[in-house]
Amino acid sequence: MVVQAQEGRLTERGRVLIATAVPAERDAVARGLSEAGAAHPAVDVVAVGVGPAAAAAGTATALTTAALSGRPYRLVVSAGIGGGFQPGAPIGSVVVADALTAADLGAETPDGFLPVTELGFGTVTHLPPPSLVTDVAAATGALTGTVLTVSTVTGTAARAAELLGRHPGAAAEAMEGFGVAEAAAAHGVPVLEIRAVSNAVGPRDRAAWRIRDALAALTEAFGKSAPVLESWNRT
Ligand SMILES: O=C(O)c1cccc(C(=O)CC[C@H]2O[C@@H](n3cnc4c(=O)[nH]cnc43)[C@H](O)[C@@H]2O)c1
Repeated sequence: MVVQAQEGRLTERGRVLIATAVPAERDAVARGLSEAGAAHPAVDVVAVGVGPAAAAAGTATALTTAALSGRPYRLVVSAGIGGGFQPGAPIGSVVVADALTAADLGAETPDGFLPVTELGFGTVTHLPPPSLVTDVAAATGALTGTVLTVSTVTGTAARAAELLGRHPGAAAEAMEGFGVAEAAAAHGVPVLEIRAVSNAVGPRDRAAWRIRDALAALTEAFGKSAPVLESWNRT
């Protein structure tokens, strides 16, 4: 569901769509862009809901609406807080995805998990433009790595270890990136994912989530990313 859209100014380069899960994340991103002042790109920040299905539906709706109105987006960014794999991505750090991977899309077998690609279907990974990843990470001081999309938040050390075993390049997990990327891919638009780490991936301890710190880190990251998002163009 699109909760609210906040629209910035338009430029000749086209517009950027930023999809968060919840309004608090949307507002944190919008604050960062607004603090960047005139440097911020033509941007809509929308809260599309929690999980990959809501993210795909909300993002696809926004992309279709924009295309039909003759003002298409040139870039889609999945953004919000996320869990960080330790010790690489500590709480408060920011991760820019160099790959957006669906970690639980597939089949469980007695011999382990099989991704849908090994069943002969679809895709499990979308790759953002490498130059954009590099430039946003440099501007923000963020880490880069795979961001996993999960439908179930990891809650045990064993599950965290299993995910890292299957995805050694994983830096963070969240619940929307792959859904946003599927919608972007259907529209032929490049995708990026930026996550501020609110908690460690591992044994569930909701009281230890540092949501306020992560939202502040998200705001700062988008303030620093604004000029890059504005100037980056697909070559
Ligand atoms: O309660 C609040 O004030 C609040 C403010 C902002 C965001 C939230 C959320 O609960 C957002 C849920 C969102 O966070 C992502 N997330 C965060 N940590 C993890 C994780 O360890 N594993 C998977 N996802 C995580 C996820 O994308 C959710 O959509 C609350």
